[in-house]
Amino acid sequence: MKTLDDLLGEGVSGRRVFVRADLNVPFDKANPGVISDDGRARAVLPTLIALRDAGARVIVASHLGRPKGAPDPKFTLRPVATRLAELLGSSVVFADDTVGPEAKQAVESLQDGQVLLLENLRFNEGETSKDDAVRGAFADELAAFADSYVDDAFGAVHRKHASVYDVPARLPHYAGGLVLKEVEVLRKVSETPEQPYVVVLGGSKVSDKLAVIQALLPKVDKLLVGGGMCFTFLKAQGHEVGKSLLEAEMISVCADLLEQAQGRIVLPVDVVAAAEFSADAAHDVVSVSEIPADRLGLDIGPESTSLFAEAVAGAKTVFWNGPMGVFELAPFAAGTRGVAEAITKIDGFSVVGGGDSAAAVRTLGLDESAFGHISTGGGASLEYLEGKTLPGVAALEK
Ligand SMILES: Nc1ncnc2c1ncn2[C@@H]1O[C@H](COP(=O)(O)OP(=O)(O)O)[C@@H](O)[C@H]1O
Ligand SMILES: O=C(OP(=O)(O)O)[C@H](O)COP(=O)(O)O
Repeated sequence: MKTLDDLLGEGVSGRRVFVRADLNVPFDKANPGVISDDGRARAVLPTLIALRDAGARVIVASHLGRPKGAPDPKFTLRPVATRLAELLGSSVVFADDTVGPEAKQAVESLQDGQVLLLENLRFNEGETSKDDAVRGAFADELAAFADSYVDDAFGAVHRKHASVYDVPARLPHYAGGLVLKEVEVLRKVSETPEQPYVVVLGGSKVSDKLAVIQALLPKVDKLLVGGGMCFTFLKAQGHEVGKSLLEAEMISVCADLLEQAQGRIVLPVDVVAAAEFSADAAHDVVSVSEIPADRLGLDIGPESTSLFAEAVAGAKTVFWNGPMGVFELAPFAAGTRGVAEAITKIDGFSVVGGGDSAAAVRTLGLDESAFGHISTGGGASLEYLEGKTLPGVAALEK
């Protein structure tokens, strides 16, 4: 696999370099447009700075959230361009479209050592399409912008998307430093995880992660499930979950997984049940067998937090992805804080993965250095640990 250093060695002054970054940063739930954690933007800075300082014309592209293949102002990358400029200490040109006239004009006008950020890749249906031809046509347009391609979007390497999989097939391609570092750490963890090996899962991307559980189960001693993930499992156990996050079509999959796991999947025994998704909502701790029909579970409860903390205490390897609750709202942050603190205390190696999980570590004021590795990718690192070939990595290896 060729790397950014190889590209820099070849000389990039005056050359147009397309950098796929993962700038899918979290925004403040109470203040739209305000970035709550810029960790992912910081993580790609070394690559952008190296290219800028070597005189490249740097074209940065990313997705943000999950818009539906058409422009949606809720998911514009414009605030990220502003933040990126502050972090770089130099201007960032922002194009209001991705491959349209604005972007073309901006690429044309780009000067040596200048950085351009394109609008959200997912405003185009070609980015995420399952149809190779549709993705390919979009990739042709993106590839036409540049002479070479650098992937430093570790958080998206598990996506077979145009900018991750198809553009590198059309241009000389190189792995950025972030991708290299992440893959190196995860390779060690996946090849020789010291036992006991405990995986903690939460967050809201339920169906993505149910598939991963199946693959990880044979490799782990315990799999703790909290966050929005847990309610489909609780329902499969026969509990009513009120208005909590639920993937009804996955209930039977969860029932099968619980049976296969033979006690190795650990679920919450209590949750914080709220009247609505809001920091001011009435909320109580209830047993999982007593979740009221008009409430939704927004955090694991204190008994579950102790149970999870005990389960990680003896582990030699812990991988954690997905907050235990809606940590962004103060009344629902205790479960995430408690479990995260327990992970920092293990006598072993811990990895935290995921945009929101890494953000939780920082926004809850936890000691980042107490974790073995904080990964910018949740789904990406889970799929790597599962042993899957990641499309973005495969594309770089070709
Ligand atoms: N019980 C819950 N109900 C709804 N959303 C939840 C719940 N628990 C956690 N979340 C949300 O999950 C989001 C993170 O999910 P996810 O994207 O899967 O994690 P990561 O980005 O770390 O991979 C957070 O914004 C958090 O508020
Ligand atoms: O946030 C991300 O993944 P993560 O929540 O698993 O860390 C990446 O930016 C990928 O986003 P996606 O899961 O919408 O493809």
